Amino acid sequence: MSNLILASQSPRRKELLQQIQLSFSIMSSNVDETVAPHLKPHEVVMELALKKAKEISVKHPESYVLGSDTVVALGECILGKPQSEEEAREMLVMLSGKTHSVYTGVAILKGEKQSLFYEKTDVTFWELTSQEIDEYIVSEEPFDKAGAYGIQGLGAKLVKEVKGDYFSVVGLPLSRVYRALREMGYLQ
Ligand SMILES: Cc1cn([C@H]2C[C@H](O)[C@@H](COP(=O)(O)OP(=O)(O)OP(=O)(O)O)O2)c(=O)[nH]c1=O
Repeated sequence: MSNLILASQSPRRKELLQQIQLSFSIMSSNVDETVAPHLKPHEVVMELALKKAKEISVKHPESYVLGSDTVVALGECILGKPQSEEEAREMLVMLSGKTHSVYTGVAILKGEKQSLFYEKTDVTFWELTSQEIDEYIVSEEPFDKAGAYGIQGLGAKLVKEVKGDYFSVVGLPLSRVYRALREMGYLQ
């Protein structure tokens, strides 16, 4: 069987893929994550997922390579990872009391073969007090996460409702990944 490579440095993606008991290796891709400003969120996450997967796939065309990207979208605004405490606070204030969409793009490549898709999950936040936001920032959990929160951690306290795939919010739409790999001929 050909092997599977997760093109990611995210510890969450590693844990998620382990959850469905796939054996894989990890090679982190280091791509420039700037994209054209007019792109819609689903286009952004698919473009970046493809970029991450391609970087590894060109060196390992015999392997299945999985790249992924997650962003948070509120109206026209696309939120990536906050670069400072101020930015994290701004993001959390924006998300407070509202419903946003989390988009995760997935690209699976094997040589010339490709599967590219995205998943959208709607997440509603409770109204947050400024004390709640400050306490959350102090925990440092917001910093390596799109939209400045992690639903799988302390961030669970902020979330009122989730519509769609929870795992996609954490970083990988697991069941779709599994099915895509099967359709591509992996896991026969
Ligand atoms: C909204 C949300 C995001 N996230 C994470 C998932 C992603 O790891 C991160 C978004 O950044 P990404 O750029 O998608 O991923 P990454 O830089 O962590 O890893 P790599 O590019 O190497 O694959 O935010 C959570 O862990 N929980 C959440 O609730």
